[in-house]
Amino acid sequence: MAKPVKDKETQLREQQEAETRRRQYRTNQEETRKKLKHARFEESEPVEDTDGKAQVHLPRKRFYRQRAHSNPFSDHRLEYPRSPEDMKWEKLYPQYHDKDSDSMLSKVEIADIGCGYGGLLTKLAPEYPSTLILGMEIRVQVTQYVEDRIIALREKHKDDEVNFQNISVLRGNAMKFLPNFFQKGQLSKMFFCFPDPHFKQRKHKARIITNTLLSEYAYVLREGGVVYTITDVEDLHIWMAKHLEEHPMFERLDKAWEEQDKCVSIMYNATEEGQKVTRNKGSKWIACFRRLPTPEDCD
Ligand SMILES: C[S@@+](CC[C@H](N)C(=O)[O-])C[C@H]1O[C@@H](n2cnc3c(N)ncnc32)[C@H](O)[C@@H]1O
Repeated sequence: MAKPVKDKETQLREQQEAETRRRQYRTNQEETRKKLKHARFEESEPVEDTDGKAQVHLPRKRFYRQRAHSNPFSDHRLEYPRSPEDMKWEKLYPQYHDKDSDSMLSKVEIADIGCGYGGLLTKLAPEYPSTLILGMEIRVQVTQYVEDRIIALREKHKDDEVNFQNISVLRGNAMKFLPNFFQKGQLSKMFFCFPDPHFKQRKHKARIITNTLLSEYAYVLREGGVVYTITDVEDLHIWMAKHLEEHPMFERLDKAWEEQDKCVSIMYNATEEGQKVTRNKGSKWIACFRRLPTPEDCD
């Protein structure tokens, strides 16, 4: 039977109701986030329901809708530290903070640039249980979704061996402030999974792999560190591989290396964008590059 056609007024009312529900959901989540953030520092009891049961739900993606693209050249009023030493990492990884010495027990070593909804972070967490892993994401609501997802996972698995304390996310523009967050040679792996393709020629400068940015990535990566790239857009794959191949600080890793590396298979399957490509039976192109030693006269 054909669906009855809704008049404009009904459509408008339904849209407004949906928006009100989304806003209400986000307000509730914001409240929970505030309480749980506090709980993380105090290590106190989880937020409780009226019946006394812990109330931690995995967030629902449909309530965090945002435009697909964000202009990396806009002023997003982002907060960023003056230098990596000024960064309050204990807020992101409270369990890795030593209160007596007021210092972090570990530093971030793996970065997922443009982490989207955080699928890769959650899959890397158990594979590298004692390594700090950070997702950087430019879109506000997407970052909040990942934050809520991690808070919920930490609560849910707080007594488990894998407790998700080693993953976190921050809102940031990786094209602008990376050296404010990471020291020289701090990272061992950087992931660029399904980055925005910026198809038009005049938009290519907004791509996350450019010659200038690669020099910054080489700065924060240690010698022997790896840049992982994956995309479903062949033209972007060719662009990324070409720029990395032409850069003096990177050398391409061959297919045999890709086949034995566990992160390659994780990134192939774990990210939300990658899963969408699989569902649509699309192709995925991978290119991985090792960070070469810095020539002595450049040190
Ligand atoms: C197509 S999505 C892929 C997300 C995720 N990596 C995945 O595979 O599911 C690209 C993501 O990169 C983010 N992004 C784009 N430019 C960025 C930048 N300069 N800094 C941080 N994140 C950025 C976008 O907001 C978006 O969430």
